[in-house]
Amino acid sequence: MNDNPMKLVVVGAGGRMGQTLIRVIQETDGAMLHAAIEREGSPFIGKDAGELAGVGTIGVPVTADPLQAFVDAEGVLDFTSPAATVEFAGLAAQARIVHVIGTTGCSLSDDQKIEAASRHACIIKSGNMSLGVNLLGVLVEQAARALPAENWDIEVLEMHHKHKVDAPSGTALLLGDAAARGRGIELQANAVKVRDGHTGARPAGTIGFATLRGGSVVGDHSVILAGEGELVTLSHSARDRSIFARGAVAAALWGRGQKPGLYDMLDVLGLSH
Ligand SMILES: NC(=O)C1=CN([C@@H]2O[C@H](COP(=O)(O)OP(=O)(O)OC[C@H]3O[C@@H](n4cnc5c(N)ncnc54)[C@H](OP(=O)(O)O)[C@@H]3O)[C@@H](O)[C@H]2O)C=CC1
Ligand SMILES: O=C(O)C1=N[C@H](C(=O)O)C[C@H](O)C1
Repeated sequence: MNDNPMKLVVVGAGGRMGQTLIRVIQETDGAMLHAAIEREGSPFIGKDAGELAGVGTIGVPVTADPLQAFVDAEGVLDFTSPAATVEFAGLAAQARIVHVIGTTGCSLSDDQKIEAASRHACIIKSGNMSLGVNLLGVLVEQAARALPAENWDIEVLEMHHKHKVDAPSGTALLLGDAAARGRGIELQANAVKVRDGHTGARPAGTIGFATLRGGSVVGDHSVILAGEGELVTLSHSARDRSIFARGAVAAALWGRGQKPGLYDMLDVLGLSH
């Protein structure tokens, strides 16, 4: 048991989630901001991380040197891009520190590299770090198990702000995966992510995805189970990015005592399947 506050590095410190993470770390007993990282050439380099996040001066300047930052740190919170996350996974593994990954849109090859890094350090990766969405995933799995695939079609609908660059969202895929698990099938082989033109009738047993983008929506997700003459809809609406940041900080604190390996938020929250 370590009573000292956990020393955390925020990478992508100037981003929407980076700034939220800095604010949440400042509010969390048992966690402290050790370093804040942005890419080389970023206009945020040299700025105080607290000022950047709107919580006043905290004496931690933003730098572009993750290697140096990781040396004395205990964990890294990473909501950046797939390429950056793969690089940070290698560095965090070398430093043997906890790596919390919220980045979405990773390819199969990115995920294989992240899994390789998890042989040396504890990695917690999830398409959504909030308690509400992870509970929703458990409910979706139960509903998909209970409702027969011959008569019940599953569609995952999501909406996010206009700046989001990946689709379907990491959360939509997490929920699709939960539905597939409930049905005892592989999501990859049964997902329909695009429909356009004369598509033909809906193949039974598939899991469909629909993506909306616009405005400043933080993240809305619905899983619709459509039967003959009735619909069951399970939904989550994120109103504030701090729900993801609080989950990420909780994951880092949980990871402090764990063996190397690849974990998700269900492990952190004790909702594991
Ligand atoms: N799992 C979850 O619960 C959640 C996941 N996300 C995911 O987190 C990711 C980030 O989202 P968001 O904060 O909205 O995006 P932003 O674009 O606002 O932030 C990303 C930040 O990372 C920086 N960055 C990119 N590459 C590097 C690098 N090599 N070194 C240092 N910094 C880097 C970017 O800098 P620059 O602008 O210069 O490229 C930017 O400041 C997305 O994948 C999103 O889907 C978001 C919310 C919740
Ligand atoms: O990019 C975002 O903003 C979000 N990304 C995550 C996702 O892809 O699901 C989580 C959240 O919905 C916000």
